[in-house]
Amino acid sequence: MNGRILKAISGFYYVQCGSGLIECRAKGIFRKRGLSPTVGDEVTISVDQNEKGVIEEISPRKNAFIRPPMANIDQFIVVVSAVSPSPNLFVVDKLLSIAEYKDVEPIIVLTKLDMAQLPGVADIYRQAGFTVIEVDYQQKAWKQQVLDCLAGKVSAFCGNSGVGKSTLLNHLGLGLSLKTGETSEKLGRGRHTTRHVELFQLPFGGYIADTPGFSDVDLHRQEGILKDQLQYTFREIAPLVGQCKFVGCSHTCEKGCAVLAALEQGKIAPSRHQSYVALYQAVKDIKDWQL
Ligand SMILES: Nc1nc2c(ncn2[C@@H]2O[C@H](COP(=O)(O)OP(=O)(O)OP(=O)(O)O)[C@@H](O)[C@H]2O)c(=O)[nH]1
Ligand SMILES: [Zn+2]
Repeated sequence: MNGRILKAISGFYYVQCGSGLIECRAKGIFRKRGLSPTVGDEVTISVDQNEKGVIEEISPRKNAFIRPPMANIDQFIVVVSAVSPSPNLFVVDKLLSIAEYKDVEPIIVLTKLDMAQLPGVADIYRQAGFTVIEVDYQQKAWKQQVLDCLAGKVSAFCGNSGVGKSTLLNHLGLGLSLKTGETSEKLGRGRHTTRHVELFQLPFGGYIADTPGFSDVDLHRQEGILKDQLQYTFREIAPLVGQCKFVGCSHTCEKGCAVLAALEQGKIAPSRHQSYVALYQAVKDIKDWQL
């Protein structure tokens, strides 16, 4: 039988097959290969007469993350609030860069627009080629847009504590709730301790990951993105690669740089380029052998 792992707890994997959830162990061979089943994995299982399931095979993954441990994520719902906390576009751009690298489609959702304006932010990201949804809880239009994005996909919510992730999910009326990011902070364990991730199936197809993760971890280091790869993880920079005067142009200060020219012409937003430069400085000293 084939199914998807929805949660993993102390060596047991809960695999959804059709409408049933089957408790499974993993075959020993996975450990030998250094591969462990992860929430989000599509797996083949066998079930014995005592209804005990065994994971026999893990299908090739589209992507995988270590913290939080998850595989096959289709989308990040990147929630950005107008105030409290005020938006940090560098954090957003880091998430978008990782998303691009891992073949995850980011959807940007702007919240708390009733409390303050976010001038220009929606335009910055639409111009760069992203879907931006502006939430207004007094109106209805946003809701169908979000539901359409979620349908049939595996989505994970991202964004710092307090941006409004739980509120957004509550307003969707799906009967789902997110774990909050505050608990571990209150306990003083830091926000990035390993925690248990769970996928919830949506009534119209697709899944939502219940994880407060994917916020502000140093994912570039974790994922080992190198300086030459970084340019491809910025959607509006990638098509210009190869058009600069010098081979190996870093797009930070060189003469004849096609990216800097696009920046000057207003085709690339200054904040996006600043994020690229800051990330470039952060990853430029990482070498293959350090990973
Ligand atoms: N006025 C207004 N308040 C909002 C909006 N969205 C969220 N809030 C409020 O902002 C606060 C934080 O929202 P949450 O939904 O708990 O934020 P969260 O991102 O889930 O936070 P963590 O669980 O800590 O990760 C709550 O008091 C919400 O009522 C909005 O669009 N407008
Ligand atoms: Zn360049």
